[in-house]
Formats: sequence, C-alpha cells, structure tokens
Amino acid sequence: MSDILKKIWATKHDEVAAARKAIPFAEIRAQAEANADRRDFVAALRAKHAADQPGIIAEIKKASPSKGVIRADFQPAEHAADYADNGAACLSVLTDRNYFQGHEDYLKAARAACTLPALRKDFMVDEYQLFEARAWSADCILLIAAELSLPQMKDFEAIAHALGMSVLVEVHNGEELDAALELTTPLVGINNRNLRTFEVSLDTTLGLLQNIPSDRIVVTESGILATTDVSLMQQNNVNTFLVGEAFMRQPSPGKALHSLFFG
Ligand SMILES: O=P(O)(O)OC[C@@H](O)[C@@H](O)c1c[nH]c2ccccc12
Repeated sequence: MSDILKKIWATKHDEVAAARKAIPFAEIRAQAEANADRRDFVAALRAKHAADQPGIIAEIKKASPSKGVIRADFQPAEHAADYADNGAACLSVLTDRNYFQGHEDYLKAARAACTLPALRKDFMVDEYQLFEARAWSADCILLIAAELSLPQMKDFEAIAHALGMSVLVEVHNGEELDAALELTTPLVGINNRNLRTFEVSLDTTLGLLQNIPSDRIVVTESGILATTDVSLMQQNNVNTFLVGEAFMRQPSPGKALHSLFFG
C-alpha cells in the first residue's frame, strides 16, 4: 500500500493533470507529431550486437529514492558526450523531478550533445506523457509492467510506435513477463531492483531468462556494478545492459563505462 511505486504513481497523475492545463493535449500531440528528429533505439542496440559488442544503455541520473544524491556535479550534456565517446549504444535520461531529481531539459541537452538515441526514463501512466516524450525528442519510452495493465501497455505501445519511438517494457517477475511478451516490442527489460522494496538481485535476470524467446532483446537493468556482474550476464547470453549508478558515481562516467565493459 505505502510502497514507493504507489506514491510515484499518485504524483504522476497529479503532474499529468497540471501538464494538461499548461499545454493542452491537442497541442502536445501536434508538437510530437511535428517532431521529425528520430533516432532508432532498437537499431542502435542491434548494431552493437552485430559488431560483437555489448549494447549499453548508459543512464544519466542525478539521484534516486533508494540512494539519495548519486552525483552532485551533474552535467547531462557532458555525461552524454562522454558516454557516446566510450562505446554506449543509447542513453537513458531520468525526467522525473520529484523522486529522481530529473528534468526534461536534461533529456533534451543530453540527446543534443551526441548522436545516440535516448530513452525518456519516467513512469508512464497516461498517454499524454508519450506525446510529451516525443515532443522532447525521446526515441524510446519505458513501460513498467508492475503497475500497468496489459490493455494499457498495448495501448501505450501502439501510440509510441505510431510516433516512431521504441518501447522498453520492464518486468521483475514471471507474471509481469507473461504480460510483457504479449507486446510486440523486442526490448524486454528485467529490473534487478524490486521497485517496491529496493532489493537488488542479479538472480532476477537469470531466473526469468529461460522464459524469453530468442527474438527478444533482454536488457538487464540495475545493480550492474562490477566486471564480474557483466561477465555473469554475458555467460548467460545477456548482452544488453542498462547501467546508471556505477557510471554516475565516478569522476568520468564515460571512463567508468569503458573500464566496466572494455577494461
Ligand atoms: O543505477 P543502476 O542500479 O545501474 O540502475 C539503472 C536503472 O536500471 C534504474 O535507474 C531503473 C530501472 N528501472 C527504473 C524505473 C524507474 C526509475 C529508474 C529505473
């Protein structure tokens, strides 16, 4: 009941209500549909795999509810260029203000500083946010199966695809995975962090893996901190990673990426 995801969800509904007053739906939709600046998120990951490289989605995250401030000297554009120079395939940029100290301006600045496709990392509860994401030039959106019904996810996926955005569907148990596999997106994220308890276990990825058809791209998310974590995943044929903290805590997030994956 009082878990963090519920709180975040309530905040999101309030935020969307306020946003709809500030910029009416028809207007944000027009902005989204007029934005022709698209980068293919899934293709960027596949290109790395085709070159025998890991597909790294490098996250730009200042703070989180479980860790507090992760990086005080926060420079989204600089971090994005640094990630791009060091072999990242894609960016993930937190836009949630209340819980992650994110902002849409960070997404815009990060994406503009490089040529990588960018994920709007936020909690999507209303189609309005999908149009916002595209208006801000996001190339991918996140759907969290723990809180969305299957009909809602199907609906959001159809809108995202119609706007030319990719979809990362995030799960952390078998029931959520069953729903995620009803979608058409190839990108299935397994969050090693339980968003209700903040507990992190890489076994979450390993346990769900065998139930995922080989035409999907499994993204292991959260808690990848050491080269042993990376090689454990690679031994299990998981070669797509969403990593934030391990990079953002280091003086150069790009160098940290390089040493974790290519060191
Ligand atoms: O910083 P980490 O442990 O490397 O995790 C990154 C990413 O997986 C995490 O930020 C995340 C995964 N799913 C989310 C959903 C909402 C907010 C944040 C997240």
